[in-house]
Amino acid sequence: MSKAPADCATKEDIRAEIDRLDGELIGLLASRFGYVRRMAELKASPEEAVVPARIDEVLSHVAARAGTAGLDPDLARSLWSKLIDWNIAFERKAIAERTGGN
Ligand SMILES: C=C(O[C@@H]1C=C(C(=O)O)C=C[C@H]1O)C(=O)O
Repeated sequence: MSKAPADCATKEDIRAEIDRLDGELIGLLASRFGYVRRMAELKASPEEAVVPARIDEVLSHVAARAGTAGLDPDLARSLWSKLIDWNIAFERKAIAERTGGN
């Protein structure tokens, strides 16, 4: 059973909870990536991988939600920027391989 931070009495307790949450985060990120993979199948050319307005929207959403949740909005922006950069590179390559473009 999971323990709230205040109920953790030892470093081992805390690390067990961090490991548990990391596992959940990986599962969520893998689910998110499933939609990115599908997006790459629907886009017609590698140039479509970058959608600046959508990137701004996602970053604004996660920063706002982070602030509400008590997490530093800059941390959320930084993490999601890295994630989106990786997804764009993935999409570009996947679309290029499928269409023969570059
Ligand atoms: C998933 C998309 O492709 C890219 C990846 C994004 C993401 O990981 O959220 C956002 C914008 C796009 O540059 C999309 O166009 O929505």
